[in-house]
Amino acid sequence: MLQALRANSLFDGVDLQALARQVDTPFYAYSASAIRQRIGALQSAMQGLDTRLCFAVKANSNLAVLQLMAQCGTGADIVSIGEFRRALRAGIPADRMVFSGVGKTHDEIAETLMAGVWKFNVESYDELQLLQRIASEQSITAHAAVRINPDVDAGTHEKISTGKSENKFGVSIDEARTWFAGHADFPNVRLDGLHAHIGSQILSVAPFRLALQRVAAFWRELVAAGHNLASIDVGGGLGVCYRSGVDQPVPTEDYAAVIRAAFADFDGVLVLEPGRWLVAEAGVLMTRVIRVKPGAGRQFLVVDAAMNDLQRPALYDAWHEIVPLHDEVRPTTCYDVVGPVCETGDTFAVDRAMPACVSGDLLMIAGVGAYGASMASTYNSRPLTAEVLLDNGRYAVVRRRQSFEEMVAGEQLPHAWHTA
Ligand SMILES: Cc1ncc(COP(=O)(O)O)c(C=O)c1O
Ligand SMILES: N[C@@H](CCCC[NH3+])C(=O)O
Repeated sequence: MLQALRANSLFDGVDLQALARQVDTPFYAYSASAIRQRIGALQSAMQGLDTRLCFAVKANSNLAVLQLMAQCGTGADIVSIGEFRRALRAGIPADRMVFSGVGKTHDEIAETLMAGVWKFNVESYDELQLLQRIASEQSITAHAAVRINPDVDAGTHEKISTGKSENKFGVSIDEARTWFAGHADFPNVRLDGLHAHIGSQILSVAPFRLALQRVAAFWRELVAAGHNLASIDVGGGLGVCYRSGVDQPVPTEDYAAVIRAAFADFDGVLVLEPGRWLVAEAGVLMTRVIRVKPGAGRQFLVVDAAMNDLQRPALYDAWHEIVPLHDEVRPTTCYDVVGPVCETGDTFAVDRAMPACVSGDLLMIAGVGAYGASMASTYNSRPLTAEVLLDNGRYAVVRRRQSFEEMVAGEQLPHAWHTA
């Protein structure tokens, strides 16, 4: 897709240069066709297995993207009441949602349980007890999967690794075993699933294999002990290619083969929670050069997007391709591409070779459909950016840029003082 973009600026049939004359930069643009294509590819890799895709809403929580997921029959993996309400509003039924996360609160569990969320991926004994109490108060049965921490190194950035024993996520197989043995203490919770998610942007099949082998061995042990599992959730984590020639994603067929090898004879539902893989490469961030600023032994390309719009480079030193969309040929120059935010970490790229740029030029930052807009903030009082959905030659603004009044809504001067 990047090749086509370089050649003619077309992304899902929409001319990005023309679009940037209609919509002020910075803005995100997502290709609906690319997202549909990814969903289809994953579904076909999993063919023959009873699979349910639950899109990890945290990757991209724009309502229009979630509606697209709903239209493609995808459920949702949620981690907060906000994500639950978004997914529901976008048309994803509660009974197609799994609720993960170590910090589910009483109110979050009560609302989602009442609404009929399909499965709670329970991450601690305290949470299991709370779920039992709330389900009993509501006189219903909650369905729960134990999130296993398989103690596997996913080989990814340490800040997005979740499956090592020292990480906060899930519980050990030893602890899970005691939960199943004591299931009678939880009459309102049907403990009928296992869940594991070992991290994100995983580029090798080996950690998936190891983690799923551990989960599968535990599942067989549970079956032998007389427990019946309705679902096994293998999490998300499939990595994507951010840097061509460097990142080599796991082919979906290889990923599916690992799942198949572990669970071919499982007679329940296999849940997948892909986030990044479905949307990352379907999104670009459009930004314009504000000015070129000479520095000590370097040239800064100051653009109108910043770390508040796209945090990944600042948080994880993430590499994103940056493509100037000029029509003419220009000499290659090296730039530090930076935003206007007052932090040195507000840097999208260091010493990056690209065609020479001048003020006003349009740049595209690629691979930002996942964990881009969903992680944005208003730091430096910069409004949340616009988001645009593209679909086969047409576009729709699916989030307008936040106005100043919207940014400060909710803040108030202290007209009345109270004592607590
Ligand atoms: C529980 C859970 N499921 C799924 C995902 C989605 O991960 P990814 O975007 O890497 O597919 C995450 C985020 O890492 C997660 O925490
Ligand atoms: N925010 C991370 C991914 C975190 C995954 C959530 N468990 C990223 O941008 O790569």
